[in-house]
Amino acid sequence: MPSQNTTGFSPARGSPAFREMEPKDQQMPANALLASCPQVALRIRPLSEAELEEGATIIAHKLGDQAIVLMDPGEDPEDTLRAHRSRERTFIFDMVFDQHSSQEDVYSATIQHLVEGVISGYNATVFAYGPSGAGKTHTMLGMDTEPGIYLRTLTDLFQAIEETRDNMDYSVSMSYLEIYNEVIRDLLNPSSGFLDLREDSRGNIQIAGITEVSTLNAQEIMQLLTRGNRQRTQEPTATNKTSSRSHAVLQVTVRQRWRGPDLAEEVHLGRLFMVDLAGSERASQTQNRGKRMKEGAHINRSLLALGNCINALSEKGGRGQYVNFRDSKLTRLLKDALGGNSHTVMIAHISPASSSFEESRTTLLYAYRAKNIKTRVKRNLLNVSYRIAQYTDVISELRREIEHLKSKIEKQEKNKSGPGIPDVQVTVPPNDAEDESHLQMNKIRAQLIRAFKEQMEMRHSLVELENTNLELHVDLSRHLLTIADWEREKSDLHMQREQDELEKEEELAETDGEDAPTEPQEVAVAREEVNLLLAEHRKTSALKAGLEQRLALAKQKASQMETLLPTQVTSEDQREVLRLLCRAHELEVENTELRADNLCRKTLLCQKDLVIQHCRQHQRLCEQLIRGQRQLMHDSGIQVPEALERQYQLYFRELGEDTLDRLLLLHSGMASSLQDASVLNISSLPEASQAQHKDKKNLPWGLQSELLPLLLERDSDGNKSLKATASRKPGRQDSLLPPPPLRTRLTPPMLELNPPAALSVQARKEMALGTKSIARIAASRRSKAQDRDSSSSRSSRHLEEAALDSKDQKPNPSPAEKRWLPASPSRDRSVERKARRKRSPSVTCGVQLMTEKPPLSVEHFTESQLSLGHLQPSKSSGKSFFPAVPTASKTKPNLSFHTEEATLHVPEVSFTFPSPTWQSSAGSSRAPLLPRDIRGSADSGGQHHSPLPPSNPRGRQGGSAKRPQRPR
Ligand SMILES: Nc1ncnc2c1ncn2[C@@H]1O[C@H](COP(=O)(O)OP(=O)(O)OP(=O)(O)O)[C@@H](O)[C@H]1O
Repeated sequence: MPSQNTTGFSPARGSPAFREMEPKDQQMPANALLASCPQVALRIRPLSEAELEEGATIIAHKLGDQAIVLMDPGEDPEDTLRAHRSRERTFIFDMVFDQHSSQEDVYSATIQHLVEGVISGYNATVFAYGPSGAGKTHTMLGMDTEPGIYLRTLTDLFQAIEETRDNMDYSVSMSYLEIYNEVIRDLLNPSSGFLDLREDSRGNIQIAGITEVSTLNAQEIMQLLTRGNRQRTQEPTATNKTSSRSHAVLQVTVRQRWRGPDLAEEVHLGRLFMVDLAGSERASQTQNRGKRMKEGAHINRSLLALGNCINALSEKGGRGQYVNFRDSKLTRLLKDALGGNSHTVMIAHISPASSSFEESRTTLLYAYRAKNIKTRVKRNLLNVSYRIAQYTDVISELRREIEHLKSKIEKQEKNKSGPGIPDVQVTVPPNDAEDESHLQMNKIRAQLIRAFKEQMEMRHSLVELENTNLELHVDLSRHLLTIADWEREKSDLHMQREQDELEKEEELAETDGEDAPTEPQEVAVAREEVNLLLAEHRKTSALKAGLEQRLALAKQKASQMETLLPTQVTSEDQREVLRLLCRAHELEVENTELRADNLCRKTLLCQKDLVIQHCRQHQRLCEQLIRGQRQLMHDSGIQVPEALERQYQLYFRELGEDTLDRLLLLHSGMASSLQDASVLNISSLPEASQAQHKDKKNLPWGLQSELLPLLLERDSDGNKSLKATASRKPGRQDSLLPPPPLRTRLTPPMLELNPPAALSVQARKEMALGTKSIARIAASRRSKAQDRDSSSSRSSRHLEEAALDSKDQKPNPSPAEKRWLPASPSRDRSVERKARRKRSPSVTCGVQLMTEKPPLSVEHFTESQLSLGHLQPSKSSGKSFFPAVPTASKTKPNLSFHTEEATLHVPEVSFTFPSPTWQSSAGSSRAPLLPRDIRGSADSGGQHHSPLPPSNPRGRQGGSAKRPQRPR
């Protein structure tokens, strides 16, 4: 045990002072990694007056220091039938506090021990979680008479600093912000507007432009906090008179500089996050409307994202599982606290009232889950023995110079003392000229270093801005997809109504007056966010343009210096030094480029999935249009030209053969393997991203930026609408009836297109069995052939196999997968649209293709109050649908970040997609054709596979059959 020092303060574990006292064999490396689990505490507040008035009883009881029993208020002890279905449950946490626990009890048991860690360079995070009105703000901020965790922590922090001041230099700064409706506001300087959250090239999250106050006085900080808290968005709701409608984050940064007796110096940077989360809420309980409801949706959405991260991280310790921190600002900000380098304490809060049973249960499950997270905590050591390192460099440089001079002198001596020539005393030339050149050299070197440093800073900032822009694009794409989805749904509804009118003409008057479908809340939110994101994008682009100009100037200056240098430097040694300096700079630039590439690749992969989704959306629209037009032609008795009919056949044959689906499957498989590859630093990037990035004016979803105003134009209902996707009001005949048999000049049976029938479960199973054995045979043949083939052709075949395997091994579509099949009915669309918003773009493909459960929506979350069962990701989600998709062989790694132009060039990649070798369609009476082998088994089931959408957009059973025949 370390002995107590004279100040009485036991130095923080791991601090230099502590290590000095520690026996040598027990000393830890300065920045050793420590595995850590978050501590999860639970606090039960007293019953409130309102709860007492409504006659609520206490159902949450503390058992000992760590257990809590939550009783089911709906349980009837005399109902023996329901006895085994009781929802009563006991939970164990690290600490449990009830109504008798004081603020001091909570603080000393949960946070106090973190203070010394923060001082010595560790990160720590405390967050208060729980439903609205459960007591989070009370715990964090407290009252004047009973201060909460904020003040207690800061007081202890400053006291500890005061006690070790003799050996250390400290600087403490703090910032206080809120995340309200997914925008960040500086609570210490609210007039600064919305702030940007950025990730620097080292992956650190930063908030651009946040006010950082430096102080060493807890009272001063408390005053600032109280002032900041007045700026925090608080509104009365049905559950809490002073409900916080935002997440508040107090960040305290402690920089500790340790001055040793020699020249050694260590700088530690500890960060403490204290987060008062907004309360989760059920829309039904809060009875919120309008603005409050929108706030609630935002709060729930970010808490859902937090819950998803907790789930992903707690699955097998988060190893190997993709954790999507990007779904909300809150999770991005807490990235380190949750899954990285931080000691974390979560204090869950519940009300003991019987009326809050559901909320309490969900909160307990949520908190319980968080216990499984594993973090790896590391001390942030900024600078170890910086001065010593500096001097060591100088000394070794001098040594080298001495050696060099010695050998020179020896050489000269040898030359001069040749045979027959008497020894000559070597005289050292006068030093004046050397000194002057040395001074000159130092000056040049300093100038060059300054210029390089300046350039590097600008390059780093450019990378950050570029990354921010890409992230904005991804967000924008997601919101635009949500809007486009809704527009499509709206257009389907219009179409459906018109059909209904046809069917029941006598009821026309009734349906005529029907209102336009009301726009869902998330679409309105998406529209708002699109505007915000566009404004942000403009700001960032302007900043970037300015920075690029400055970088160009700096480069110009540096190149002028480069031309001047050879004339000023005379000695070979000096040249060598300068050459090394330039080389070091080059390497640094390369390093930045690689980091930028990596960041860019990750973001583009996310974006690419959205582009694919957009393509799918557009494809469906095209299908609907083609069907409608064919119906119209048929109804009007228009003869279809042969060439057009052939094209039509080809179009549906391609759909039948799933060519597009297969490409998209392959594409998403490539994306996920690329994502893995990025960890291994394999250079490759799909071509879609290249296409997007080539033209910077292009919006990420593949539309020209000029289209945006069009997209957001207001329609006749006064709503902003996506004209590009669904502006055309469908005509009467432009319905989604099955394509009628057309009168053409070709033989009628060949062209008759029947409505596509869905495969039965049995047929799908048979297909899967059949294709599995085909896949096995093919696999054994392939492995033989691969042995013979050269390595290059081997890799190209792999790619084709991946596509075939993925197709062949495709199981019966799960509910999530079904949405990817072109036949997805429109009734699924709203769920799809909502779900997409909650998923990370990059996970979307994986989740949709690989999981069995459809993802959650905000509404779902609101209703079920974060029920654990819903939040838990499917076990299969981590498994790749493409077991062996090769990437490197077929891709042209051409990742280049041309810093000369200070622009990010997206890599060029070329894929060779496998050409499907299905049987020709000739002679078939069905439009969508199956592969020969598959067709056999499908036919045996009496069903026909078709990827075409069902004839009825609402997916009504037998809708098309019921429809009256139109006059022809
Ligand atoms: N442990 C406690 N002891 C006494 N009063 C408490 C306690 N916890 C909460 N309260 C009281 O309950 C009310 C609601 O608490 P608080 O505002 O802290 O809830 P919250 O979880 O922050 O709610 P929201 O998420 O809506 O902001 C307050 O009046 C607070 O003083």
